[in-house]
Amino acid sequence: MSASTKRPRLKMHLLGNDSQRKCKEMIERPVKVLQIGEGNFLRGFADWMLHESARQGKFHGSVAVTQPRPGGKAKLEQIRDQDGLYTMITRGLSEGKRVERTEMVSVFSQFINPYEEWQTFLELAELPSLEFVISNTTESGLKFIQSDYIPGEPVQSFPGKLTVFLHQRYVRFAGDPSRGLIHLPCELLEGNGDVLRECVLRHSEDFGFSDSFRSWIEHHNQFLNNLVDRIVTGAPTQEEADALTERWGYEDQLINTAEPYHFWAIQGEESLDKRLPLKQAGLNVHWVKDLKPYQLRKVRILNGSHTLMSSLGLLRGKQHVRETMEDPQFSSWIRQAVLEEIVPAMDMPELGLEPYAEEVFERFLNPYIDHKLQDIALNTAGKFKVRVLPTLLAYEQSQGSWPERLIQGFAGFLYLYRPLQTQEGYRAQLLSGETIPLRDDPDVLAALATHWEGYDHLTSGTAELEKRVAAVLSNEVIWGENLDAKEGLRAALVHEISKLEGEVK
Ligand SMILES: NC(=O)c1ccc[n+]([C@@H]2O[C@H](COP(=O)([O-])OP(=O)(O)OC[C@H]3O[C@@H](n4cnc5c(N)ncnc54)[C@H](O)[C@@H]3O)[C@@H](O)[C@H]2O)c1
Ligand SMILES: O=P(O)(O)OC[C@@H](O)[C@@H](O)[C@H](O)[C@H](O)CO
Repeated sequence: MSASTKRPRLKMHLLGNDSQRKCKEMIERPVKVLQIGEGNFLRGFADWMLHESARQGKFHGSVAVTQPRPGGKAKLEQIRDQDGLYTMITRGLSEGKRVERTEMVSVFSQFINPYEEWQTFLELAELPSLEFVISNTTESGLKFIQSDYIPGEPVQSFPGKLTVFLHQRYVRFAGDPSRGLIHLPCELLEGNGDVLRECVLRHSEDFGFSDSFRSWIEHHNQFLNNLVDRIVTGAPTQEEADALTERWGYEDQLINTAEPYHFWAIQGEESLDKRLPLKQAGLNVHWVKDLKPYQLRKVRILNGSHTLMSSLGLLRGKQHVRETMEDPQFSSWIRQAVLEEIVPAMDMPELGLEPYAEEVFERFLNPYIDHKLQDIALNTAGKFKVRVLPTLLAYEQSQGSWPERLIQGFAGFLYLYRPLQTQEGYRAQLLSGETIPLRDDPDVLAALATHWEGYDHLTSGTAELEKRVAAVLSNEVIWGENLDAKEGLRAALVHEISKLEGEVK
């Protein structure tokens, strides 16, 4: 029997007197934030930040949390069941030292399932205290899905629900400009604020709402583009959770874990920090005029090096990021790829690219996180195009030669993505001969399978390899352009792929 079956679930009354008083005091504050999303990321990022600010006496509000799709019901019920409380464990390396901090987060004052409590959800819109809407519904949740609005019935999609919610507020306050809300959609999409505003405007038209409502949305609501960065790893292992249950004397079903690093860049006026006091609470939050450089920095350095290391790491039998970074050869390869190729191709010295890169290396070495290369490799074809290819091309443009390590990473990706068609779907063959599943766009995998069909590195020869690489590079559906037209690219890749073929065991 696991320890958790013998202990009660976390409830406010199970806490010591002092903790109870503090948690109650925070939860009784007026609702300032509507949160759409009950997932690990928001609870380990925005809610943890609000809690920290409230703890310091800076943020005087609470959060009403709702789930963005019917499927999120179970998590919302768990939050309700625990009086809105959960434990946050922050751990990892910070400036070379191990850091571990455990705290009880108490910011949720209301828990509403809009699919079963639609009216209660809409009543929130009438609260004068409400100022912000924060969401994270993954890239799949922040998009326009054509739908009808039948008064009294919930709309399914997140932007659709928000449109009706805003209309309710608009009507209740007779279009008062000061009652507009500030929206912070945290989904990892470029221009996330703009995307949400566009979705709301389209729904408003479909639902038949007035032009003056549209104008209130456009002029008195702010939809802020923003970039989030923190590795939030969710629940600990069952073994660790059981040990914590024993230690605390209650079971917390919502324990969340995250690295110490956190960064939130929000394109908006710094004066907003008076209303959402995160920067002034000492959190790594930046109110910026232009988000693009921060986005570029993160995508090219952090996500780019993840993508680069995943193909070569997997090919050579590595499984996790830390394991790859602890291998001296791999580690110096990644460092050189980032510091000598990715950073010089960006030409943005004012953004502190080297210190950011050093922080990223430290994050990759987090002793508490086993970040799977296979998870990072999900959809590599699309990620390579956005996260690595632009650097490769920019480097060649500015330096007049192809960057050695990025070419090796590209060769690794092309080698890994020679899909073998099996009964369980497409698989990749590693240098050891072992195979692993390839999880990517089925059309891209089918096209690549065709390009490599019948190729055998032992018998086909270099001329045939060159032909196959040319076919892949000239596939404009994958790359959006004909990469085979880039002088010297094909030859550089063929050279590196041949070297990998020489390593086959
Ligand atoms: N966990 C991290 O380290 C991290 C870091 C930065 C960004 N992110 C981004 O945050 C997102 C969520 O990560 P998480 O760790 O919170 O996962 P999670 O599974 O804990 O939460 C996912 C949330 O998205 C909602 N959702 C999923 N599909 C949806 C859909 N089609 N429509 C509406 N809502 C939908 C779920 O109901 C839930 O609220 C990911 O897409 C990831 O890109 C995560
Ligand atoms: O989440 P993905 O699949 O888009 O990318 C994999 C990782 O690069 C990513 O999860 C980072 O760890 C995260 O973006 C850090 O904030």
